Amino acid sequence: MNDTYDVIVIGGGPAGEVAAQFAIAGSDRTAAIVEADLLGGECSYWACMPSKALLRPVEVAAAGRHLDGVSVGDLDTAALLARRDTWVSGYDDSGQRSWAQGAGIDVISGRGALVGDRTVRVTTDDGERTLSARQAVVLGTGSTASVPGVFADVHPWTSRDATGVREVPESLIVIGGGVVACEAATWMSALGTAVTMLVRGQVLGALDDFVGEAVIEGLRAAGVEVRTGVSISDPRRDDVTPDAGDGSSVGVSHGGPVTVAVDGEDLTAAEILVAAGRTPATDGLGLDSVGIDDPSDLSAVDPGGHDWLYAVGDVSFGPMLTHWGKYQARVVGARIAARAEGRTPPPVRDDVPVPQAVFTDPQVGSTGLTARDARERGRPVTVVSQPITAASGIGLLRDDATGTAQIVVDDETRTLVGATFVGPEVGELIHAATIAIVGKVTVDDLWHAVPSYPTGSEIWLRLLEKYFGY
Ligand SMILES: Cc1cc2nc3c(=O)[nH]c(=O)nc-3n(C[C@H](O)[C@H](O)[C@H](O)COP(=O)(O)OP(=O)(O)OC[C@H]3O[C@@H](n4cnc5c(N)ncnc54)[C@H](O)[C@@H]3O)c2cc1C
Ligand SMILES: NC(=O)c1ccc[n+]([C@@H]2O[C@H](COP(=O)([O-])OP(=O)(O)OC[C@H]3O[C@@H](n4cnc5c(N)ncnc54)[C@H](O)[C@@H]3O)[C@@H](O)[C@H]2O)c1
Repeated sequence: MNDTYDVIVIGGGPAGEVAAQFAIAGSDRTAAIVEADLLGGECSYWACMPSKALLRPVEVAAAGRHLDGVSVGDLDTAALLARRDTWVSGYDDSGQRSWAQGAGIDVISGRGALVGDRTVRVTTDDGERTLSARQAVVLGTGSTASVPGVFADVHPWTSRDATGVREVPESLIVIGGGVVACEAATWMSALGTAVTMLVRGQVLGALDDFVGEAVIEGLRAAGVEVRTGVSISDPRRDDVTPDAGDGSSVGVSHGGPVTVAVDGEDLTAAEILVAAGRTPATDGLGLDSVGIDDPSDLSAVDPGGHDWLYAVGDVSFGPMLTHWGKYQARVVGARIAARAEGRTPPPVRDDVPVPQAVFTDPQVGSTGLTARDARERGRPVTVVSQPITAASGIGLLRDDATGTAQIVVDDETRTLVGATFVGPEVGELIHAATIAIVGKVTVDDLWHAVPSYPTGSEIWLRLLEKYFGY
């Protein structure tokens, strides 16, 4: 059994997998991924894949219900859950393990922890192994759902239960107004659950202000009760089913009805989902063994000043998005390869915009700075908005299409620094903005990027016309 590798990755989610792949690609270097659960991580089995597999039919049915000439029947719950099961490969990671084998990466099942410089201890069902890394150790352990202490005793659903739903509750209280809360409310409501969202602040408050309002309107139109700015306290549940610890309680009822006090008045539902953010998974990682006392140091390019240690994905205290973790992993892979080959590592860019698509109805796409962020940074900017249906291609997508498109243009450089779109299928539109930001394309040049008629991309023309005062 091999105990020395060039590169050892702890955590085989999307970020860890890509880091291993890019660190050894085209070389004779060796790599191992240490994975405690399923190779492919949260994203493949309990987050992105199952949620989007559930949301797409919901979105298509909603569009169909709002297109004259189409008649859409009820959603088939069993078929929808079966589609989800297909997209998570029946919670079987053999496909991912074959991919790793094909890429020349060993997968070691077990829990990994640093025990010293370039040294990883793996706890497996058969005991412990100690591995040594010649070049690098990459941490890619992801994150876990944060359950504020006040909710712990009611054994609430977390995102794993919502994406892995097997018993559809009659009613559901959702705590939180972030992306998980909004997306889960969308599919649970479509499955027939009476959903009440309890949001202590704003819905999707990290995005531009008009986003939350539009998403609330869409959720309410779908039958979700959304209550913002509420105070939530005193969660109670008489009959709590303890977690079996073997995954069998995922997506099924966690006990009897749950009651919470909302602004002092009791609200009861069959189940409660806590979607209150996520915490980087640093517990038990042995960071202290390499002199890192503060886990948030994992956000550094060389954590703890070590030129052999890297962190990618959710554990690196940055944006918790799969595509961002995979981007970090490509950057880290290139640094490891350069150092291993005696080359100067390529510089790490700190001006790369973070895009995000939220798969609610309406969808949200955002990239770069919000208008608020830009102003808070003291950037002189011009903010231009248009109704999303100003592009006839978007109006054609469904009869009830609504939404807003907004760009943020830096007045000094005349380049785009941010864009936010709300409306049907806008998730596909946002990459054009990301390209313009990364390429530092001026609005004067963008004017010559002619969008096809009648596509949603014409929204760019409408925004630029307004910017130039036509
Ligand atoms: C419901 C939901 C929906 C989401 N939808 C989207 C989306 O549509 N698009 C998007 O971009 N992002 C989405 N996200 C965010 C996305 O899931 C995460 O950003 C992504 O999974 C992070 O990837 P990662 O590789 O860093 O970690 P993870 O995917 O969390 O994988 C980490 C892996 O490390 C393993 N591990 C942990 N500790 C150890 C250890 N000590 N030893 C060995 N193995 C260990 C875990 O078992 C896991 O397999 C969603 C999140 C949620 C909760
Ligand atoms: N489509 C996507 O890209 C997608 C989908 C799902 C999740 N994600 C990512 O997963 C991560 C986690 O999502 P999330 O929605 O859990 O987190 P979030 O940080 O986006 O939202 C957390 C919400 O919980 C609320 N909250 C926090 N503590 C609370 C408390 N004690 N009581 C009541 N409310 C509380 C916050 O006010 C906020 O509304 C995010 O980074 C998100 O980007 C992405």
